[in-house]
Amino acid sequence: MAQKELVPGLAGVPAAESAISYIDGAAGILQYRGYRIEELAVESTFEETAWLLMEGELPTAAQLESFRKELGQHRELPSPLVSMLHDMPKDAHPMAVLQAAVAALGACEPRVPFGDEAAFRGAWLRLLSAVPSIVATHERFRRGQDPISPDPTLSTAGNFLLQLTGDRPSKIAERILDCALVLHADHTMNASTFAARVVYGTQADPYASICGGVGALSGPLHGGANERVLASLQSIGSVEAVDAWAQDQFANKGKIMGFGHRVYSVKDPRSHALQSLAVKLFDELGSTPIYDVALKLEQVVVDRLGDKGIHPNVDFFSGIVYSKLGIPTDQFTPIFAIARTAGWMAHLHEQMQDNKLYRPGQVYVGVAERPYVPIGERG
Ligand SMILES: CC(=O)SCCNC(=O)CCNC(=O)[C@H](O)C(C)(C)COP(=O)(O)OP(=O)(O)OC[C@H]1O[C@@H](n2cnc3c(N)ncnc32)[C@H](O)[C@@H]1OP(=O)(O)O
Ligand SMILES: O=C([O-])CC(=O)C(=O)O
Repeated sequence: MAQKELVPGLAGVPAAESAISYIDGAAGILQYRGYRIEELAVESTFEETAWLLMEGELPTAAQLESFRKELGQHRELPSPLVSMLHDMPKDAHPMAVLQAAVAALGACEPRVPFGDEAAFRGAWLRLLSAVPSIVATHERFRRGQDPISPDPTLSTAGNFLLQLTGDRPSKIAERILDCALVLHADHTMNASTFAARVVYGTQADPYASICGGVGALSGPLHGGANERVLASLQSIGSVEAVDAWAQDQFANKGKIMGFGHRVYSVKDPRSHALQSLAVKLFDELGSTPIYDVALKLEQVVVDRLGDKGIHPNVDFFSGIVYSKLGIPTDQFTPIFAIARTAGWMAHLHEQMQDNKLYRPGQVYVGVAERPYVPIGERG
């Protein structure tokens, strides 16, 4: 096959037709199935959004009710997986644990033959319900605490907070986390979604494919940026220190976590929404000094790099919201994965409908053909 022009990082190259979400990066618009993200964040719930992403339409009241019930019934983890979570090293990163745990979940579940709609639906329910239980159960074990049984009557967000802390969450905490899950649920052909689709395109099962998504999401250039944003804000420490810290980054061409995006050239609409959630939490619980550091950093970075299209992305304010909810920093990316499981699974389903193995080309830059040199004749 003739070599074509290389597009580094496949930037802007369409990899599939998709009807799930839509971005206008210059206008700062994100839609799921035609609905604006700002409207979904206010009006919808994570369960309703997960249904919308998979089914293409908002559920009726009866559909939503039975979907919520089904999700509630799939939260208990199989005992080999619970043992594995218990035995993980206490200092393991939760994303590494999550990736291993999703593979282990797949090993405990019935096989999901490619193209089997009923089996795929079972995996969809299982993953949406079990991923939050995995994250919470691992957190309990690493703190030396017993896991908390799930409550099938609670929402995904409410039950996650219950399983994490042992306490029924306040209405505001549950609602804020629910909104954050809606905001993170899908985002067109991002790196982790593409990774999951590539794995699924080989007709691997959904659990293996979601493992691929979790691995890709963990990196600092993608979902892993959210915990690094908080680390940066904490290391800056005060509003007065922002300018010098940022100038140092600019001088050394450092990547400032939580800024920049492959598709948006303006502030990410989810960043606006997460910032509003943070402010709502501060109204209830009091503000956080690092929020002022974040505001100042946004101003300094946008003053300097805004003309290049560098603005806050989804990862910039999410950590401030999660830390106000009492969630440990290294659990921020796993929470992203809880939400993105909805989008990944919708994309796998779309991939199933019209599967074509992903197998891109390359531009070969190695040596030309040459004869083998026996070991005794090598210099
Ligand atoms: C959920 C998500 O995945 S959202 C993204 C989360 N990731 C981050 O927040 C990490 C920081 N951001 C980045 O690394 C990048 O902006 C990315 C990876 C998200 C997008 O990158 P790309 O579209 O590939 O742009 P690329 O990295 O080539 O940068 C283009 C230019 O902008 C600069 N730039 C991009 N992002 C940043 C940043 N966060 N801080 C400083 N400069 C930046 C680059 O240095 C480069 O400058 P140059 O042209 O002078 O060399
Ligand atoms: O779309 C991207 O490249 C990254 C992103 O913001 C996401 O996956 O939410």
